[in-house]
Amino acid sequence: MRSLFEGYRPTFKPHSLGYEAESLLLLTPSQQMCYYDGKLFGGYIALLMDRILADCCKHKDKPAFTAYLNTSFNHSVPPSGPMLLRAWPEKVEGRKVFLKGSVRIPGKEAHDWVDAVRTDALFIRPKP
Ligand SMILES: CCCCCCCCCCCCCCCC(=O)SCCNC(=O)CCNC(=O)[C@H](O)C(C)(C)COP(=O)(O)OP(=O)(O)OC[C@H]1O[C@@H](n2cnc3c(N)ncnc32)[C@H](O)[C@@H]1OP(=O)(O)O
Repeated sequence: MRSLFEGYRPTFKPHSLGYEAESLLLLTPSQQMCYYDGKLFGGYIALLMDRILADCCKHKDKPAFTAYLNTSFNHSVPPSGPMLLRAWPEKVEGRKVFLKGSVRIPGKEAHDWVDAVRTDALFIRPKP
């Protein structure tokens, strides 16, 4: 299981609603899971997103459960290139934390990044 998250080292920055998280990832060959050549398996991307969203939620706070994780795959993610995972809170209502996340990949121009995947998620903190 640990190998699925090899290289995943999130950093956290304060955000008005908590913390935002970011992790730049270069997958090892065993993490480069593809069903179609050149396109990283979407289920694995969703796993990585769930992880960074959960970490974003629980940083210096109580952990929370994923209630939904709506993921849009706008562009395929090349398995051997760098990917930037991001997560940040959008709205907090009591125990409910609404978050957004994205996977950015290098664009056509140098230093240009594009959102390949976008996620809307709801995490719910346990009842006190
Ligand atoms: C391949 C190998 C892998 C190995 C392994 C990897 C491990 C390394 C990965 C690490 C990754 C970490 C990720 C951790 C995060 C999980 O993975 S958690 C596990 C997955 N999630 C679950 O199992 C959750 C299942 N659902 C539940 O338990 C319950 O529905 C919940 C989410 C706890 C909510 O229950 P509750 O606390 O009783 O809340 P409830 O009073 O029903 O609702 C509270 C409010 O939320 C709203 N709400 C509840 N659910 C929803 C929903 N789905 N949609 C919209 N609103 C909702 C309600 O309407 C209510 O709103 P208000 O009326 O207050 O406005």
